Amino acid sequence: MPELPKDFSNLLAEVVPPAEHPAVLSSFARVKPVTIRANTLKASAAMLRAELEQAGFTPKPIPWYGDGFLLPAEDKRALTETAAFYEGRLYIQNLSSMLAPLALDPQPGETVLDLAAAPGGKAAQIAALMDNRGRLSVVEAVKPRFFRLKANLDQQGVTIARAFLMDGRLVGRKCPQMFDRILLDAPCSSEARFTRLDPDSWTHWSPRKVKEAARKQKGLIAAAWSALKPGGTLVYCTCSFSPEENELIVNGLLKRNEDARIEPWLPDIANRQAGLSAWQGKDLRPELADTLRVLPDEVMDGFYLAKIRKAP
Ligand SMILES: C[S@@+](CC[C@H](N)C(=O)[O-])C[C@H]1O[C@@H](n2cnc3c(N)ncnc32)[C@H](O)[C@@H]1O
Repeated sequence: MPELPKDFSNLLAEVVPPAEHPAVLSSFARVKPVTIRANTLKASAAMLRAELEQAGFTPKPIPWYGDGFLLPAEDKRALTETAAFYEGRLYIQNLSSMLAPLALDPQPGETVLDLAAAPGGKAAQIAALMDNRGRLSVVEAVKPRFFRLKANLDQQGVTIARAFLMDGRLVGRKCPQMFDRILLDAPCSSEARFTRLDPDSWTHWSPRKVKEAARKQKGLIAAAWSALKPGGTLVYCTCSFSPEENELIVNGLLKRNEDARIEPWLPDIANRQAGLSAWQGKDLRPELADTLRVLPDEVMDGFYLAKIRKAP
């Protein structure tokens, strides 16, 4: 099996605690089970479970999230051929990705923004958590992905979304202090998607790409902060391991904005790690330890998440 890129292995050795390192490394060589989310805009979790069992599947509930289920990897294709899939009652989504809308905790009636939204798994989950009540703006900068986002939201029965094809970095100026909650699931170097089963998964990666991603993330998080109402909540997340794309981006936001406060958010999962509060000999803000790193395991992908509140 091909080895992970050397620079990436070195990065993992620096950010993952030694005790977890072997398990994290082995996660990159695994076929992971398929995980799905019941789309409660169309069916309750109990209804979806019964429908899938009737069709011969054995969905296993996820202990920390009532709408999530796990099935064997070999069921993936058959799942995509079910009526539940075609009619939008289930959405195939990694468990790590389901965490971000849960951390955002959007409420029915609120005004919410998803600033980098395609293909729309998290936006659809946000709409479901809002019970299709309130306002959800979704922004995507890449045209084909924008159309896929719109099609996915339609298929999932989302009726509260307005979609904008634009660069999210312009949103702060266009909509100052407009949103109660903002999700920034930032475009990133996607290191969590690496798998040794498919070396193509890292062909576009390099330390230079990490720097480029970080530059864009800095612009996006500044725009998100301007667009957030006082008292509002921002969730920043990536599927990367590099601190340059994670803690350093949030550290910069905290330094530039005295009204930004980290809000600890601890999901009930075993594979979580505190965010880093120092990197390569440089101290970062200590409260970054209250942000969340999800270590990849036999089911979940690696993930980083920070929940940040704007002072009222
Ligand atoms: C990590 S993906 C989002 C995944 C999505 N939240 C989901 O759960 O389905 C990041 C998205 O940001 C988009 N993007 C890249 N640059 C952008 C920009 N300047 N403004 C808005 N979106 C951007 C990418 O095309 C990509 O679709």
